[in-house]
Amino acid sequence: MSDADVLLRAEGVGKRFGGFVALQGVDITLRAGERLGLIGPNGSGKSTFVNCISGDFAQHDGRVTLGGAALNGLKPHRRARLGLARTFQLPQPFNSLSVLENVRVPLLFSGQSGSATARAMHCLEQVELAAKAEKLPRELTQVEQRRLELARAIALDPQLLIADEAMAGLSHAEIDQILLLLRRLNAAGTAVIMIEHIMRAVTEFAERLVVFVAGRKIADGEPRAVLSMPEVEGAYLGKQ
Ligand SMILES: Nc1ncnc2c1ncn2[C@@H]1O[C@H](COP(=O)(O)OP(=O)(O)OP(=O)(O)O)[C@@H](O)[C@H]1O
Repeated sequence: MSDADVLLRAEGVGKRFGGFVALQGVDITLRAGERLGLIGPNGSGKSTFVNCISGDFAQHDGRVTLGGAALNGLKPHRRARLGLARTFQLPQPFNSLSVLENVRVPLLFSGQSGSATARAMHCLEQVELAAKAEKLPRELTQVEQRRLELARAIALDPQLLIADEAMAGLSHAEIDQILLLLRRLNAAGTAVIMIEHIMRAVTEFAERLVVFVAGRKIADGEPRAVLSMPEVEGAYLGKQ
């Protein structure tokens, strides 16, 4: 991959909690518009990696760039302005604000106050929540709350969206709704890293798979090839 095609470059990313090594020596390069699936057993370091990339963990080993700009040391909102967005495993809306206000907040913080309402409505339309704009988050169903989390993440029109278990706990049909939204975002040019335990969703969506086991990247490549690697079958799928 030439430098001009690279959107995200993570080199030697690692994180310790006290003496415990949660993540070590992870190199991942993503090109603009790519769809990457990140899988691995519980506790293998997927969310830790996301938190290092998003700036939610301020201190970590290694180097991260987005579109050539160094991210190390930048707070999450600065990374968001550079084009990086993430969703959380548990949606984190402002509970006392309406659905619309929830999407306006990131826009106001980024200085886009003039057009914030129109842009927020556009995001709600993208996730098919415009009709619920005046509701409170608690009045939404679980899948609608996931869609609101996505709308908040895409408010700043990111180049990269990291979706951390955006489909956990959803029904088959609801998973399809989220997959459709992610595909539409991707078709409009947003690269997506999907962290997911639901293998059907990952294999349908991702054009490339990365596998973490015990804080290390053990595979990176075309999904079918990766899933048939003995070390992936053994470590991740529990086959010996
Ligand atoms: N803030 C923290 N303090 C201490 N240990 C942590 C912290 N965050 C994560 N860990 C540990 O780091 C390891 C990796 O956790 P992480 O949440 O990144 O895994 P994961 O692959 O995202 O798991 P899951 O699929 O269950 O979400 C785990 O052993 C976890 O207990």
